[in-house]
Amino acid sequence: EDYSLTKSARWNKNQLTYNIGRYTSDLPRSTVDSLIDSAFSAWSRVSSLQFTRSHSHNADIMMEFATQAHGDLYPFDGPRGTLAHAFGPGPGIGGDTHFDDSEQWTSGSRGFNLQVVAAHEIGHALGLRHSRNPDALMYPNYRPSRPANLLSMEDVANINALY
Ligand SMILES: CNC(=O)[C@@H](NC(=O)[C@H](CC(C)C)CN(O)C=O)C(C)(C)C
Ligand SMILES: [Zn+2]
Repeated sequence: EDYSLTKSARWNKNQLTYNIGRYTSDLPRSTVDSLIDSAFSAWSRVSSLQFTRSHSHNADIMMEFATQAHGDLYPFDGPRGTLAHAFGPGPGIGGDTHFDDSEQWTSGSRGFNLQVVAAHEIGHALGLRHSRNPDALMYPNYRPSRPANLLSMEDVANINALY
């Protein structure tokens, strides 16, 4: 889902910071860090956007793993079902991204691949909505067999139409 809470469909800057709060126990922290860094790189590679990791609590995009009710209006639903959600650009919770830790997060093809899901959520955190094209990263259904290059031409066009 993309709970864009703010009118502004985009950030008013191209340099964004992100931080990672609570981790999952499914993967080593260093693996989570590198998968999320790779997800950000997929977007910075094809746009003018730049992302830097910050360890402060007021990073633009705060990412964390959570289960069930976790402090926002959108409690998670246990295994499968919704895998994650992100808030559209804006202050405070704007841009924040939550992963359902009832899922089995992986760096491979079993369970749900964290890099693929993170890249989709980052799309929302940047202001993108869903695509009806099944080949697009912003398609609403998880697709395990995504190629190495996560973004489709449509995703690239959409992010460059926005920034
Ligand atoms: C396996 N389960 C699914 O495919 C579910 N889809 C998701 O959890 C979306 C994230 C995927 C695309 C990474 C939710 N979303 O849009 C977040 O921004 C359902 C289609 C069941 C809702
Ligand atoms: Zn989505």
